[in-house]
Amino acid sequence: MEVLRIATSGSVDDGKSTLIGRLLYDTNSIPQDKMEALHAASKRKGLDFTDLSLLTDGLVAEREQGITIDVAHIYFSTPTRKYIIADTPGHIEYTRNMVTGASNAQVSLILIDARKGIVEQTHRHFFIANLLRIPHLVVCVNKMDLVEYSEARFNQIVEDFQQLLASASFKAQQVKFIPISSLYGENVATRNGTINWYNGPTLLDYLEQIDLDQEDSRHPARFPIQSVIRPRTTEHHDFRGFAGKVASGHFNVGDEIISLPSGQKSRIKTIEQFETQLPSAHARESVVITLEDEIDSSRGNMLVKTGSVPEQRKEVTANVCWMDQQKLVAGKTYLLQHGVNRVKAKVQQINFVIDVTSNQHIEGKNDMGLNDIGSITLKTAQPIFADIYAENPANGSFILIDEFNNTTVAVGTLIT
Ligand SMILES: Nc1nc2c(ncn2[C@@H]2O[C@H](COP(=O)(O)OP(=O)(O)OP(=O)(O)O)[C@@H](O)[C@H]2O)c(=O)[nH]1
Repeated sequence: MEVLRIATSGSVDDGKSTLIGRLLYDTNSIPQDKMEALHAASKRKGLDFTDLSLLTDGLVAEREQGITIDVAHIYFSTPTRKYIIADTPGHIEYTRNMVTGASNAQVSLILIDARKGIVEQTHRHFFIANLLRIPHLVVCVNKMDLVEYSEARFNQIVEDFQQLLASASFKAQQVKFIPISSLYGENVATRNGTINWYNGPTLLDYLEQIDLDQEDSRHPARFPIQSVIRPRTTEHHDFRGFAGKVASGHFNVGDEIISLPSGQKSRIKTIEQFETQLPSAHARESVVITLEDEIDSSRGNMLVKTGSVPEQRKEVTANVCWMDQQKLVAGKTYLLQHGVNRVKAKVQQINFVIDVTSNQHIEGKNDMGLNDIGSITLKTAQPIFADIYAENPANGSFILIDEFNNTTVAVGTLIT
């Protein structure tokens, strides 16, 4: 079953936890024992209703103190698809968590309190969705019950948000605005008729119909080799397969491929998954590919289709989000991990740092601190087979690792 990844982040009290709790509740995703814990925790808080916001990070005790700290992943499913929600706090000091949570999301869910409208954290969340080019944006205007379900108020927020959209460098393929009340469950997974001027889908209906295949078909085919499977038994003595996960696009049996970096060509003979022969492999599927010719490929190499070969780059400009307490300093060398490949990379220069709330570029900086986002130029010791992030996010991102203590210090998206 296809998985839809959603990233959400919000301001304190805009109702994110209640919304997620509501989604889980209305899709019958809450086990009985959790439901009981929820009733009990709500009672302890002196509430006369079950507070669905207590559910989301599983650690009810932590929730009772009213804080959300890291990226919480919430899972639920419907008969149509599985969902993973990455939930992050929206404060500026959690920018790195927002970036991590949103890094592989297909949908960015932005929550706005109908009474407050667009606030600083809406800007920040939108900036990150835009930076990471998340293709689908869903803006939920929550707490509609507290503005008497006013259509005029909703329209005003939509208009304000359209201005933000107009200023953005990347145009999301789809932007949807939905008026909701998480507390009363209106337009989350069901509708109870209080917002009768809204004829669009509920949040869940909208998520259910997002077409993921359409996106994948736009991206070039990339298959990073994770391991080479050599014959283990005599009956499979001529079997030599390349195991990995399709990063983007799709491959068909019979496709002509090139192996990078060697440049050797061959054709796909078989595609297998759990000993089943498949006619094709699509993005995010883990498969074993065998080729018609014996070619010399190993872990870290990449199979691509002829006609859409990524450039081999040794100098890259990228946007990075700095995640370490120790500052990024120009001139320092890190390990750049792209897919399964690790190469040494030296920071040539910091081009500018971006103010994530106002979107202003600040030039002339010599270092970047924790949670800073900026543009840097790197030189790598060996070439990488990466795509420009805007053209192919799955093969256009990387992480930087401190080679001495092995911590991830940045995530990056390739610009040139
Ligand atoms: N009236 C009304 N209240 C809501 C609605 N959604 C959430 N609330 C209330 O708003 C308050 C904050 O909701 P939460 O879900 O905890 O907000 P949050 O954004 O997750 O906040 P953090 O947990 O601090 O991140 C709670 O008292 C909720 O009951 C809504 O649609 N209508």
